[in-house]
Amino acid sequence: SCGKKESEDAAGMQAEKESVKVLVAFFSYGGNTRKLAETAAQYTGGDLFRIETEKSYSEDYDKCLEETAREMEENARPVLSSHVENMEAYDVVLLGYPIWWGSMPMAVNTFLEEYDFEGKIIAPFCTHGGSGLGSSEQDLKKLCPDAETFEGLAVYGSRADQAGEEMADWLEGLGLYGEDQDREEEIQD
Ligand SMILES: Cc1cc2nc3c(=O)[nH]c(=O)nc-3n(C[C@H](O)[C@H](O)[C@H](O)COP(=O)(O)O)c2cc1C
Repeated sequence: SCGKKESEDAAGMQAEKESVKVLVAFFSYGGNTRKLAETAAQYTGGDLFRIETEKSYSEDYDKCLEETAREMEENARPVLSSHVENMEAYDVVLLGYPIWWGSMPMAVNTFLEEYDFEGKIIAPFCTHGGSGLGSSEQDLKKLCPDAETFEGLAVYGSRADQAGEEMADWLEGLGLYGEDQDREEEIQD
């Protein structure tokens, strides 16, 4: 499936306005999703925003698993220490996160509940260790029923810094990969 209808909507939005304002909002624990988010920002010229929590998760992987398993059980909403000042200015939010326990980290839920996404397009992308997007797309739609969502992009965490072509294809589907960009030159795999 290619998400044609959605891409037409995004392209239509682009035609209507002078330029589509893009926010690349991401959460990353180990850095994989951060790399992919930086690629997305580079290709779209969008603003990069890191979703950060007041608490820090343990650097010890097993402890981090324990902490986050508890958050999932409790359906927690970790308090965020970073905030988008001007969310109303953006048309499209490219939302990046690692898959944790089959979906997005609870901090991303906190982020999604903080803003009004009505009339905006949210396009999710994730890095993962085998689950793909898991249930995160459905969970996103439940949390943001007023937003228009676009088919997500899933990249193996270990390939996060070699995923330029996948990212470019996905952005092209959204109508956000600039025609002036020369893919042969830009994409280094
Ligand atoms: C707490 C935790 C839970 C995870 N749960 C899953 C999972 O359910 N499915 C999966 O494919 N990968 C899972 N992973 C692996 C991460 O999704 C993967 O390593 C990702 O690329 C990490 O991104 P980051 O470096 O931006 O944090 C988990 C990792 C952590 C730390």
